[in-house]
Amino acid sequence: MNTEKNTEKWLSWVDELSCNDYVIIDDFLDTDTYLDVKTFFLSKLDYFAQAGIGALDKNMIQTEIRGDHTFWLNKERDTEIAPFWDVLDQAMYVFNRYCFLSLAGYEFHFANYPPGGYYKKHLDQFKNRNNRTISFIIYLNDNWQKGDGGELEIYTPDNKSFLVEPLAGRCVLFKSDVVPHAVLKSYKNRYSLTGWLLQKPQKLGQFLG
Ligand SMILES: O=C(O)CCC(=O)C(=O)O
Ligand SMILES: [Fe+2]
Repeated sequence: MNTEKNTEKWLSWVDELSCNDYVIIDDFLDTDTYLDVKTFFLSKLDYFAQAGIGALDKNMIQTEIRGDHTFWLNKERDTEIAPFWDVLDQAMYVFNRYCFLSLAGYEFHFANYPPGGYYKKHLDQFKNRNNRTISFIIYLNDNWQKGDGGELEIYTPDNKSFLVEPLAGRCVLFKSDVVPHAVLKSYKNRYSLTGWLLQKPQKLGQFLG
């Protein structure tokens, strides 16, 4: 990995994220890393579980709010996607070094929205648990086409919104506390790798939803 070149790229993405509260990056992963992630995703599809909402005791399954199935990842266990964890470690380094954030870790899951699945407008920070700082999504839909649905709708501060197509290799980063967003109804299986860069305390996500 050419670290210096990657740091430069990260700095420009971070710049855009600070100005707009979000940044969209196409072809975020190199081809080999994307394939590792996608292959691992497909190998785990049988183990996905219905996702919940909220934190701690409020972690209830409410399919009228979100209809995705998730599989929580673990850096130590899931070495099949080691190059992806390396990318994340570099992101953490840049955020902490240049943005004066004190990120302590991250939590990631695979998600599948089956046909009919969606996620209503929400913020990623929970009321009683506010350590999610940067939301981080990578889409894994190799043949996504208009009409397949499942676009990410991002709301701007003036309460307008725009749609982001969940195209393979596209990455979306946004500030977890200020960017309301929704997933429109998907008409096909919609695959993603979704996570959050965290301030302390970390690694509670798999218990919390
Ligand atoms: O997959 C997406 O585009 C967004 C998912 C999301 O909002 C979430 O999991 O909190
Ligand atoms: Fe979200």
